[in-house]
Amino acid sequence: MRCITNMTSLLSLYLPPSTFLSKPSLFTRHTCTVSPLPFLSTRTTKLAMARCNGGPSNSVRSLSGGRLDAQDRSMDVMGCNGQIHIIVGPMFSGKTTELLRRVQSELSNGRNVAVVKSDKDNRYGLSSIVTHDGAKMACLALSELSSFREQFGTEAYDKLDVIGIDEAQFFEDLYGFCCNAADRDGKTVIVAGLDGDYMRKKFGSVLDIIPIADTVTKLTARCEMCGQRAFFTLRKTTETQTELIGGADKYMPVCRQHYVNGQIVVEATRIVLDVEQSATVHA
Ligand SMILES: Nc1ncnc2c1ncn2[C@@H]1O[C@H](COP(=O)(O)OP(=O)(O)O)[C@@H](O)[C@H]1O
Ligand SMILES: Cc1cn([C@H]2C[C@H](O)[C@@H](COP(=O)(O)O)O2)c(=O)[nH]c1=O
Ligand SMILES: [Zn+2]
Repeated sequence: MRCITNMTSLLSLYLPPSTFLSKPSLFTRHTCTVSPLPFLSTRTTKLAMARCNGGPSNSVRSLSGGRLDAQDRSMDVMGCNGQIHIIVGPMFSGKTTELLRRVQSELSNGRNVAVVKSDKDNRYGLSSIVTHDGAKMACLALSELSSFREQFGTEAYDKLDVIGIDEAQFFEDLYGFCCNAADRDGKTVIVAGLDGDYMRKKFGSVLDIIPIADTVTKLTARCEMCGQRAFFTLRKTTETQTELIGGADKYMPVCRQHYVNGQIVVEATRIVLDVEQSATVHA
C-alpha cells in the first residue's frame, strides 16, 4: 500500500514536474488557509484519496508519467465505500443473534455474504455459528483472519459484499483484517464479540477496532440473579485462564452488583480450594 503524506508528493503524481514547479505555495501568505486546488477536478482529487486509502492496485498501475490514462478516467472510485459495524456485550446478550439478523437482511437485499468464526470454539462443530437459542448459519471457522481470503477463494472473496465475524475476541489479527477489508476492498464488515472477559478486562482486539468503526452497538443480557440488565459475564468456575470455551455451564450474565458479589464468592472458593490442595500435597 502506498500512502502519500504531503501535498507536494500528492500533486507530483498528477502534474508534470514543470507545472508543479511553476505553481506557488498552496498556502496564501496572509491567511495560511489551504487552497481548494482549482486545477484538480473533484474526480481527480477523489482518485488521489482512493490511492491514499490503498485503492485498488490496477488504479495505481494505470497511472503513467504523472497523468491519468483512459482506464483511470473511466474508473469509479473504489475502496472507499467499505463499512465496519461492531456488536459487543456480555455473553447471552444476543450478539450472535444480532449478527445473524443483519447478515440475513443483507442477504435478502441481494448482497454476497460470508460469515467467519474462530475455530477455537467448536462446541457446535466448525461449519456453523449457533446462538444460545439454537439458531444457525453456515460459516467458515478459522484460526486467523489473514487466511480468510485464501480459504474462501480469492475470486469468491472479490465478489463478496459483506463479511460477518463472530467470536471476534479470539482473532489477534482483527484490526488489520477489518482495515484491509473495509478501507482497501470496500467490504461491509460486521463484527460480533465480547468487549470484556470474565475479569471485565478488554478481550483480544475488539476494542482496538472502535476507532475504525462506523457504528458500535453494546447489547445487554438479563442478570441471572435479579433479572435486571446484565453488562458483565461472571465465570462460575475457579479457572483463571482468559480463554475458556463454554456456555451456561461456565458463565452467566450479571448486573454490576451481582458481578461484584459473584466475584467475591468465586475468589473465596478459589482460596479455599488452594488451601485444601496444598494441605493435601503436604500431608
Ligand atoms: N443464561 C442463559 N443460558 C442460556 N441461554 C440464554 C441465557 N440467557 C439468555 N439466553 C438466550 O440466549 C440468547 C442470545 O444468544 P446469542 O445470540 O448466542 O448471545 P451471545 O452471542 O451474545 O452470547 C437470548 O436471546 C436468550 O434466549
Ligand atoms: C467471558 C469469557 C468468555 N469466553 C468464551 C466463552 C465462549 O466460548 C465465548 C463467548 O461466546 P458468546 O458467543 O459471547 O456467548 O468466549 C472466554 O474464553 N473467556 C472469558 O473471559
Ligand atoms: Zn443482578
